[in-house]
Amino acid sequence: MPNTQLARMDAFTFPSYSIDLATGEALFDYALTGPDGEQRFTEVITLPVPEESPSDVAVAALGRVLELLHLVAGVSYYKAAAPGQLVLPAPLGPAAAEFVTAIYTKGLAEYAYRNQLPYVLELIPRIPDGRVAPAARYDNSDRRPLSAVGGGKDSIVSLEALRRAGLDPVPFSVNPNHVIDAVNAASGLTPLAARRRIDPVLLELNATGARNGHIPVTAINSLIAVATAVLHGLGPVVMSNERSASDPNLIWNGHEINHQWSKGVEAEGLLRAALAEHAGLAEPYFSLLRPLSELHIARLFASIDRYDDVVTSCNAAFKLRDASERWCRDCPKCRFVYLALAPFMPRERITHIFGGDLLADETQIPGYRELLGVDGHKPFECVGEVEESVVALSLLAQQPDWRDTPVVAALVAAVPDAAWSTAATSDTFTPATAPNHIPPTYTKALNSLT
Ligand SMILES: CC(=O)N[C@H]1[C@@H](OP(=O)(O)OP(=O)(O)OC[C@H]2O[C@@H](n3ccc(=O)[nH]c3=O)[C@H](O)[C@@H]2O)O[C@H](CO)[C@@H](O)[C@@H]1O[C@H](C)C(=O)N[C@@H](C)C(=O)N[C@@H](CCC(=O)O)C(=O)O
Ligand SMILES: Nc1ncnc2c1ncn2[C@@H]1O[C@H](COP(=O)(O)OP(=O)(O)OP(=O)(O)O)[C@@H](O)[C@H]1O
Repeated sequence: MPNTQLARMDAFTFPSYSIDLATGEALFDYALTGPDGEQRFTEVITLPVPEESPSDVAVAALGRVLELLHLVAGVSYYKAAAPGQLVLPAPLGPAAAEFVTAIYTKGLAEYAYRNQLPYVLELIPRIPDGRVAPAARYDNSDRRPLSAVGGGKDSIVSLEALRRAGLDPVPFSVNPNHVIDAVNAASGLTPLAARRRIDPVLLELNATGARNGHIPVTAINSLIAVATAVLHGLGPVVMSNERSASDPNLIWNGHEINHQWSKGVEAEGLLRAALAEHAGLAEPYFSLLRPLSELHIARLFASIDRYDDVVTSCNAAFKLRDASERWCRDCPKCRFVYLALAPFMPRERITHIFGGDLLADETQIPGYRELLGVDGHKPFECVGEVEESVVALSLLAQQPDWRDTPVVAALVAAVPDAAWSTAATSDTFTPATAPNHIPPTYTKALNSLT
């Protein structure tokens, strides 16, 4: 379909979804509609099939989780045109409606900012009138947790914390690639995996210039994880989203623009409330690392060495096409993770993990200046707060192994005096007391590591 027609699309709808419990394959249909006709899409998500048939209550709860997933996974296709009308297929309760609205507004905020589409930030879905039949309560909170594994340091820290606390986690990933497979192998635990296939038509439209941009992918992965946990009779989904994920990159038209919005605490609370209301789930989902800064998590990761040959946090390794083998060593996330880990490990060890020494490479200086708040705003990537970067730099400046490297020396000279005094009084290594959703049984897992 030519882009001129896509640009005239005025509504996005959700024609149907289905699941085949024998194969685990779920089909989610979407349509962009307008005066020139419609563009249909189908996303295919395949859940791992359990050995034992799920109970009737579990199947009913699964159906409700998939209804939410159908709505949330639509963002990938909505964004190809961003029509003004978002027409939901069925009535929703208030919590589910608030969650879905936030996914399409706050979750697409970076997309709206970069494409200069301010109306997306204020989208109000059209929801059919009617009452939603209340969901039966489903409480599996005392079962083994499903621990989402993304291949990076954060989920490794959670997996090890859960294991050490005797909570017997099941690693889980969506579309695990060779990095995630290797992390799971290093853990020695038996993982579960789901498959997700974006409709190839979307990629064709992208190639001819359709609107594109960041989407709240963690919300999609989270709901696939919750669906898998319900289908397999497992307990809560444990995420590894840190406290700085809740901080916006910038303010635009009075709205917070946060690249990591669906990793933040607001999204976590909205998802939990939607799952409780719409699917009856008692304790479905939380982030174990919510009180911790990225730097604190990096320090914890440094105390675990069984994953050094495989851990990979760089997003370029997770692209659907032309992925890098491991760390690309030239993106904000590689730069930030290197800076965050370096104070807590010998130079040889970190150079081995990354396949190179970023702090010896002067071409990295401009990228580090952004992370330190010297130039521009915090990059649209999964990186920590400016204050965390300054604290990491101040630690490196005190270490003989690091202080004379070209990048550390240049950055120490570039950071303004005021930043050093902020770093000196920083609470980076003090777990936040702000509210989180960690159940008491799991608090002890976190405490065992910290
Ligand atoms: C790996 C990556 O960062 N991808 C982003 C990139 O996509 P790119 O075109 O370079 O490659 P692919 O990932 O192979 O995607 C091809 C196109 O497919 C569409 N698409 C993909 C996944 C999806 O869930 N929905 C989609 O619509 C999209 O049109 C792609 O062009 O740039 C894209 C455009 O800005 C981003 O949408 C791609 O981001 C992926 C969805 C992704 O998985 N990104 C995570 C690594 C990521 O950004 N994680 C965040 C979590 C933030 C959150 O709130 O969830 C983070 O680490 O901070
Ligand atoms: N493919 C995936 N399948 C399931 N969960 C995922 C996947 N990718 C990321 N996640 C989860 O989403 C959350 C955010 O991902 P993120 O990439 O920030 O974390 P990470 O890979 O654990 O660590 P790092 O920040 O070092 O990359 C984490 O809880 C992670 O476990």
